[in-house]
Amino acid sequence: MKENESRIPVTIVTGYLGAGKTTFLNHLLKNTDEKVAVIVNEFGDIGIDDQILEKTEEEIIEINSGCICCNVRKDLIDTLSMLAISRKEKMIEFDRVVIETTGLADPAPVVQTFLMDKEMIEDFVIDSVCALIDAKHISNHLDQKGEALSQIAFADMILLNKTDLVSNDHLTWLIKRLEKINPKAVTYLCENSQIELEKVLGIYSFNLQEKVEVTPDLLINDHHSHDDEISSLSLQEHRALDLRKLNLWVSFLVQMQGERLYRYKGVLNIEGIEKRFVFQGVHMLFAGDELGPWGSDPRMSELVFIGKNLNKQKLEEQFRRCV
Ligand SMILES: Nc1nc2c(ncn2[C@@H]2O[C@H](COP(=O)(O)OP(=O)(O)OP(=O)(O)O)[C@@H](O)[C@H]2O)c(=O)[nH]1
Repeated sequence: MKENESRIPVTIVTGYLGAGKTTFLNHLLKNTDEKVAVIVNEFGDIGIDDQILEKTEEEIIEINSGCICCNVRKDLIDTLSMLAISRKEKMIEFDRVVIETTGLADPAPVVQTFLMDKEMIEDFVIDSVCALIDAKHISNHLDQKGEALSQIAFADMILLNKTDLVSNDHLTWLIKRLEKINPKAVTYLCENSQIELEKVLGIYSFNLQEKVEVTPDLLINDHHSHDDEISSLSLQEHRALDLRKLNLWVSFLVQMQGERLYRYKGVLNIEGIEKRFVFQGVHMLFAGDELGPWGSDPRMSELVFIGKNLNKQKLEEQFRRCV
């Protein structure tokens, strides 16, 4: 913690869809001694990350149905105000706020939230903007320009993740490419988002001057828009799903559309499986695993797809056939 700093430190975790942000958050929550208030923002209408995050003592607040970098930014400010007031009133206790942005968020407007609003400036201080990067898929995402590029350009720390999925030569090439985009950021290599927390928390690497160099209108203009071709589809189903059919469907789907399926994830109610089943993928790589028991929650499948030019009607029809 910074000396003589009474404001609440904020860590902004950014990175493209599927890069490893939630995995990082789980690692952080499990290993830190600090009490953390977590704000998770998801692009789809249904929050899946909240279910995947291993529950600890922490406050976890979800902001869904849009990106905190644009249409739900007011929700972010309201949430932060509520946290600051509750802390002052000693209703909740926490040492830090960690914000996990959606994979489609431009971090600049999120950072702006802490620089433009008087209340936010008084109560919060940005510790760092940390970008998780998927070593396997980032080159494709960068070739398409857009948010993946801003996330790297705007980070003060890069966690180059999923190093297990690429060769050393590719890593060396990638590090050079990242350095060209953002020569000032510190880069750490990691697998499953595992990193010593002292490298990430309490380092106060956020430097406003550097960010203004990257985004000259940072303190003036708050307009931001997304690539309209990218959208999300959220599906819910109470009836149990057939795992064999589901596997066949998804295998077919990724073969045919993997390139434009940026992210799909869900918590599923599978016939014959007692526990909740987490299913998730990034482009053509997907996996499923059993999660904890349903407890008192109703057994229900919730699945979110995020991709380019999704044929939503067809996806929904195919999903229902897995019942
Ligand atoms: N092989 C491999 N898989 C990883 C690694 N890190 C994370 N994953 C997997 O990648 C998938 C996406 O990880 P998440 O942590 O959910 O990624 P995210 O950035 O939160 O994704 P969004 O919420 O869609 O933005 C999950 O299936 C993880 O288990 C890694 O280092 N290697």
